[in-house]
Amino acid sequence: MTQQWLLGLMSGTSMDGIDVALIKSDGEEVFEQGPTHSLLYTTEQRAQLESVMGASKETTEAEEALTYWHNDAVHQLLQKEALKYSDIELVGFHGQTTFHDPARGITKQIGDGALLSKLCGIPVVNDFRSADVAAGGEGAPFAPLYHQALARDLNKPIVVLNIGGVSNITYLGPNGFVLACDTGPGNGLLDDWIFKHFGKSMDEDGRIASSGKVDQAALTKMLDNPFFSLDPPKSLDRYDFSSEYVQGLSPEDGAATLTAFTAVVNTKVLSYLPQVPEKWLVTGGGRHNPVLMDALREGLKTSVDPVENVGWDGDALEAQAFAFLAKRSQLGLPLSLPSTTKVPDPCLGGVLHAA
Ligand SMILES: Nc1ncnc2c1ncn2[C@@H]1O[C@H](COP(=O)(O)OP(=O)(O)OP(=O)(O)O)[C@@H](O)[C@H]1O
Ligand SMILES: CC(=O)N[C@H]1[C@@H]2OC[C@@H](O2)[C@@H](O)[C@@H]1O[C@H](C)C(=O)O
Repeated sequence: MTQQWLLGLMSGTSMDGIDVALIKSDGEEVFEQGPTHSLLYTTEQRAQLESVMGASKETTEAEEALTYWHNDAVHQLLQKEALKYSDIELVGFHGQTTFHDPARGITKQIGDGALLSKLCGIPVVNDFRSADVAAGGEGAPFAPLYHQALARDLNKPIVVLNIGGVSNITYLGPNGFVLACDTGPGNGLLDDWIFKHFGKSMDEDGRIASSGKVDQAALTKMLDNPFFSLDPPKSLDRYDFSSEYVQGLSPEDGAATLTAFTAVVNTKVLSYLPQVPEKWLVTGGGRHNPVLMDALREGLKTSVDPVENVGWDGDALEAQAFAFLAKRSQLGLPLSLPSTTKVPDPCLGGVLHAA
């Protein structure tokens, strides 16, 4: 029998929708990257998620709804690809992060693994980050071991930069060395600014930012934040930064300045890396923004390309990562390392819900 697929589900901090991806892997090597699908949230769905962000919100209703949306997303992918539930071996269900403060020992991803496994009739792994935080880790980022597996045959050192709601990097050095951290805001602040001023979900293709001017004074104030002086690994909540310093700017200048902020936080991280990377590979929605990509190229003065440049799919990579991590969880392999989350020892994680 041909090997079954592992299915990964990601509802990221941008809250734009659910990414679904199929891979074949033994939890160490990636044999195949398969079909993908995205279910985009409606305004109402996104508003329901936004209403449960924070430390102490009642999330039961949103969690159940989110789980049904994930089941819909799985169903849509299977229909589109003429696959059956029995073609899937295991599901990695990240859920939606509603609060993340590892210093207080809290990381919260909503998503009912038992319900999803019942709905799909497939074993589901969820709750990937809690064990790491309980052991003293940052609980994020978690995609680095997947980036490492994918990049096995690429020349090193390189960086994989994910620009989602928050930005995070995986530095891959020679001899299997991996170092990771969140770096600062991704698209989250900009998306919120664009929604507030233009009623749109994003600055599509960076058009609004390109008609504005970067306000250097506001940018300097935003960069004056102790997070940027911390050594990696380190992590962030989507709401750890605010756009208070761009409040007085025109909508266009605010967009230009927030876009520049995301670019600069990622160039600043260079000083924490053991060697200057040969190449930056960018994944996540931010790679679709040409103003951001140009600012990264200018700041990093090296090759900065979308991950498609090496044959990966930047809209599906983080969903694929949680399929890979589900397999590792099932096999009892670590999901995080001292150099990726600051956890004291390599850490197992995830909770398996049998079908
Ligand atoms: N054409 C585009 N132009 C500009 N920005 C874009 C474009 N397409 C996507 N984006 C940005 O990418 C975001 C979505 O990114 P992505 O799907 O990687 O987020 P995510 O899954 O929530 O990520 P994470 O969990 O890593 O934070 C959108 O909210 C938008 O800001
Ligand atoms: C707590 C949490 O959900 N963190 C996300 C978020 O979005 C990007 C960045 O912050 C990263 O740390 C992480 O997601 C990616 C997929 C990760 O764990 O690698």
